Amino acid sequence: MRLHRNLVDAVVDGFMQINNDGLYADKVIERLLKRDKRWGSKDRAFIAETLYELVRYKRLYTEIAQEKAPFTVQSSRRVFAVWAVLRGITLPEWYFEGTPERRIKGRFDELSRVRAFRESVPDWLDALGVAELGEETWGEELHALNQQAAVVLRVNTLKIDRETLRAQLAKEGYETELLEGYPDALQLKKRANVFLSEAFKQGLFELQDTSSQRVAPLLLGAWNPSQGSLKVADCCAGAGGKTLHLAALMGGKGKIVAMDIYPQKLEELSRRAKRNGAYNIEARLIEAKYLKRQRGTFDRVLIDAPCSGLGVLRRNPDTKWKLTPEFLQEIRQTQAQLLAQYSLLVKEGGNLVYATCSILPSENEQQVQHFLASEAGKRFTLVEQHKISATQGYDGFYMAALRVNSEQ
Ligand SMILES: C[S@@+](CC[C@H](N)C(=O)[O-])C[C@H]1O[C@@H](n2cnc3c(N)ncnc32)[C@H](O)[C@@H]1O
Repeated sequence: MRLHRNLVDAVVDGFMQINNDGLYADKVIERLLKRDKRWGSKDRAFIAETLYELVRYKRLYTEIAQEKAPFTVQSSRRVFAVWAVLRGITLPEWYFEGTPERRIKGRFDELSRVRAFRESVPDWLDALGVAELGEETWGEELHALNQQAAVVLRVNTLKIDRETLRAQLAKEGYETELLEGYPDALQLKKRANVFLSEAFKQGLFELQDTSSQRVAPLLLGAWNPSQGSLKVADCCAGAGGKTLHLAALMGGKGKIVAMDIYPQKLEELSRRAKRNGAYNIEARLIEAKYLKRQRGTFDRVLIDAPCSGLGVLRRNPDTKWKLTPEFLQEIRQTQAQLLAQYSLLVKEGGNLVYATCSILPSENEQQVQHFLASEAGKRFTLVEQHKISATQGYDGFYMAALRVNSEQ
């Protein structure tokens, strides 16, 4: 592979923005890719993938390079040089002066014996992972979470069926494959920016990982349209990934109240709903008065809770460096509060799903156990729960379905 100076400059620049200014990698990359219109898809892929690798393995690479934040152009180049040497890429002398290749490889062999360096995580997080999951599982999960994520689409069945979409995407140059057990999913055979496709602009699909695609079917359970329409609350709807899936599975019928505490997210949700042709969604900011009025009136309630995001490190590797023990503690408290508060919305005979994109038992099954033992949880029974490990190839996820006991 030959390195092009303007591409390496973009990576170095992005590395400094992410690490010195605390910006999110995806946002930095999105902006960087707009810098030069002449860049083709390979150039863009080089910038994006290299930057993600540098974020994923930040601890390992910076330790080998013996560099620390705040990074200068020179020190960022030295970190980049570590990445390149470990990939066997020849570095041009005029740009990287005197890179110590042998020392880099030697340090890599040494540091790779220690998991926190090899998989690049802060010590506190490594210790927490071991305490929660055990040495072996934590090591395997971390390794899996450092791989590149697959690009999975969810067919918007309100507008098109999977085979027709597959054919349309193929015509546009995007080859996809089916995934067993996921009736609405298509996986790209080769990474590509599918947001540029006509099919996306027409609202024929959304990007949604397979693990996340399991949540809406779990919430709807055995329900089918002949049983009448449903009233559903999506309490942590965000920009609506799961709301849109619910709308499609409900055939655009019934009603979904999509709530969040951030108006910007709900605005994005409404834009996406329009593109998807999903007209049974009411987006509303969380409001105590509304929650009180609607107590016990929903057939289904989804709590897709805010969490550590440790299950989606493939997509957001920055999380490793932004997460703190204090934030984790706070988010666990929030999760418990949301369960206590939003579970009140479920009516007699109704169902609740609690989900997170975390792999930590303290955010998942322990929260559910704690809830079931609480006053608000007394009327519920656990129906089923799924702990999806990242070693299965997709996002690490947790979801539990609870039902209101009918005898009460
Ligand atoms: C995991 S994300 C939701 C992702 C979304 N359901 C999807 O599928 O795209 C969690 C959401 O919870 C929201 N949130 C945080 N605190 C909340 C609260 N107290 N009540 C409701 N939503 C909250 C966040 O703004 C965030 O959008």
